[in-house]
Amino acid sequence: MNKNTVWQLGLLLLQTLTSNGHDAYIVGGAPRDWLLKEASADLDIVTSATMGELEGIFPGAAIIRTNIPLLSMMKANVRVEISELHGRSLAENLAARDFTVNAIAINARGDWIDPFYGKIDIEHRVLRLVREDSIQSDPLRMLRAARLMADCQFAVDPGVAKSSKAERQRLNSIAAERIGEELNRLLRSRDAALGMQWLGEQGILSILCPEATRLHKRPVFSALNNVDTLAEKWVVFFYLLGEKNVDHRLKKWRLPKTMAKKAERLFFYTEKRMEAIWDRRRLYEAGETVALAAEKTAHVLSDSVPGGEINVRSFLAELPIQSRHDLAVSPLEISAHMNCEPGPWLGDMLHALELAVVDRQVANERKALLTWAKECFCET
Ligand SMILES: Nc1ccn([C@@H]2O[C@H](COP(=O)(O)OP(=O)(O)OP(=O)(O)O)[C@@H](O)[C@H]2O)c(=O)n1
Repeated sequence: MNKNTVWQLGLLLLQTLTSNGHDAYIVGGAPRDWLLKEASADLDIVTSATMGELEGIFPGAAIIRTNIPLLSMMKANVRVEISELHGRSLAENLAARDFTVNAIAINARGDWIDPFYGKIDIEHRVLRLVREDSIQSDPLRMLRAARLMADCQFAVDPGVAKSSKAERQRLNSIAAERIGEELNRLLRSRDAALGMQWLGEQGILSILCPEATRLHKRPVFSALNNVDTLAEKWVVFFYLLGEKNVDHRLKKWRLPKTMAKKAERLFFYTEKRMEAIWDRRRLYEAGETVALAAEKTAHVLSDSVPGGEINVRSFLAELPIQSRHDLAVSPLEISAHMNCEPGPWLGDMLHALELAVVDRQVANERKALLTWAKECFCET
């Protein structure tokens, strides 16, 4: 989103609120991003208005009642979230935030309110805590620090590192879902390797993934920046940390199901690829997309695995079939030939047929397949 659009929209919303008699300020990431000359995807506003009053001013917007109620709406493709000051002053609100660069506000006249000198810290690209106990009051902020480093090239002030290191055990006490979401954001960021390396150096990763304590040396995360998709990044992350129980971790951190499934599958094939080159059956079961991704992640993770995209493609092209649809018989033909109603057995039979064709035990020809299926059916 164009940064001027976000800005104009923000000021317009502040004017709407002030013309209704309420104090209102843009806070959070948008002022920081403006100073960094970056576009913001969302806009956070705090106001003296109550949720009831906001509903009257912005009819149709949704009120989200989490621990802090929020009015949420999309305006010009920008996610706008408005929360109440709850009788607190703006200064109190800003003092409760994480880093000085995130504790800057703008009022309806466009004046900057910057009690913690966040603008100077933005100029110097340094992350500094608003208060000494900022991390203690919300340990997730140590992961946010890593993400801001990775996304905006901030260096961290020694206070952030000291406090993160000292408070790292507290990560065990926060909702696993929040950790998953923040790690996901970090992996998506511009320089995920930098942020992850910092977390490793503070001893934070071994709290998140206890398997990492068994590693002989600290992992080097540069491989994270050499893969593309989020699932690939998760695979590299888990592999470097020696985490085997990927499925359990992804579930625990409540990562989006589709992405988690992709990462789990890719992890399986990457591990297999690290152990040995593809065989026909494994390649077929992985399918083109996963096989190519696993080839890439395995190569990125180990110099001893040559990047063999071309080999994978030609090996795939040599397979007698690429999917179940390529079998020269249909499921109905098989069940008619067996004289048996379709049922779960048919799925198993099709799978057995696919593998037999891939392993070249039987030719992909209608008659041969039906004969093979019948023999197999009679045996079981
Ligand atoms: N654990 C947290 C989470 C958020 N915040 C405050 O809430 C703001 C909004 O948080 P979020 O929506 O997560 O946005 P940012 O992390 O700032 O980043 P972006 O705007 O790029 O999403 C932050 O800027 C910060 O002031 C905080 O102090 N502590």
